[in-house]
Amino acid sequence: MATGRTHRPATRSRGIPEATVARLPLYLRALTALSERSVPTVSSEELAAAAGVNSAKLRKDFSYLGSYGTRGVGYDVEYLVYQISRELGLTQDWPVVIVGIGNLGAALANYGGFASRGFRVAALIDADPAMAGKPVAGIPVQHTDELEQIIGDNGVSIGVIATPAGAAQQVCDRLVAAGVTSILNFAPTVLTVPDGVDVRKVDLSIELQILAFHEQRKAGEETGQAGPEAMEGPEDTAPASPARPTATATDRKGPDGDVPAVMPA
Ligand SMILES: NC(=O)c1ccc[n+]([C@@H]2O[C@H](COP(=O)([O-])OP(=O)(O)OC[C@H]3O[C@@H](n4cnc5c(N)ncnc54)[C@H](O)[C@@H]3O)[C@@H](O)[C@H]2O)c1
Repeated sequence: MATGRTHRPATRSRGIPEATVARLPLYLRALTALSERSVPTVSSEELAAAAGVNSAKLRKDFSYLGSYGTRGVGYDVEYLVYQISRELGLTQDWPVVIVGIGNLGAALANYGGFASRGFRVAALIDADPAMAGKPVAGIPVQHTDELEQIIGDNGVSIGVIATPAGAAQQVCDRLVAAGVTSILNFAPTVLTVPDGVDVRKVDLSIELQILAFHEQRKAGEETGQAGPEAMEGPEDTAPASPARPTATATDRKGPDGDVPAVMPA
């Protein structure tokens, strides 16, 4: 399971269930697309379809925001964008550091979607002295010796780890000691963090493995052959059969499911 760890209560954040929090970025993405097309209002059904969420669940989610829409008119797109952005803390600038500027770190640094969502890449950090000073995405890479200084100077609370797995815990420990309280971990390892530090883990290979599982099942259905779970005992089936593949990429799965994969599309 591609879960990271969070030491925060996993059910509610300021009265909003974590499963709702995890769906807010989906609504925001759909609403932003509507806003870009200057669509003024949207019905719960339309928005739910665009976000890939059940419309009753959407209405319930929005009720936590105090947003009920207007009967016959729907929801005001701009206002909902503002409300959700505010709820997610996106109305303020979040400086992030990326540690490990190899293939993945460089790709993340070059990804324009962070900045457009309020996440400014404040620094790129790597342990390789040969990389120090080299620009990636227009930002000079800094050596890990400077990590604590960089975190302090930039008031960074969010760190992205894209180092090899073997280095990730040590990088995590340094980030946390320097004041980082949220970590997005791409390294294929489980990180241990103290209370008050949130870790989200992204593992695309686990997503692929889950898709492979479903492909295998589909192939079995087409040929009329039993899937692996039917061939083996119920206790020793291979992957834990996930009803929703994307829900496994998060450590914040709430009781009512529909939690998105961590990576923004
Ligand atoms: N989550 C995913 O879906 C996904 C996808 C691809 C790769 N990965 C993982 O991301 C990580 C990076 O992959 P990559 O292909 O970019 O590897 P890479 O070898 O190209 O880059 C790793 C970088 O980390 C740096 N590094 C090593 N130790 C460090 C330390 N202690 N502090 C700071 N920097 C350090 C290296 O100098 C190098 O530049 C790996 O753990 C890989 O398994 C995850």
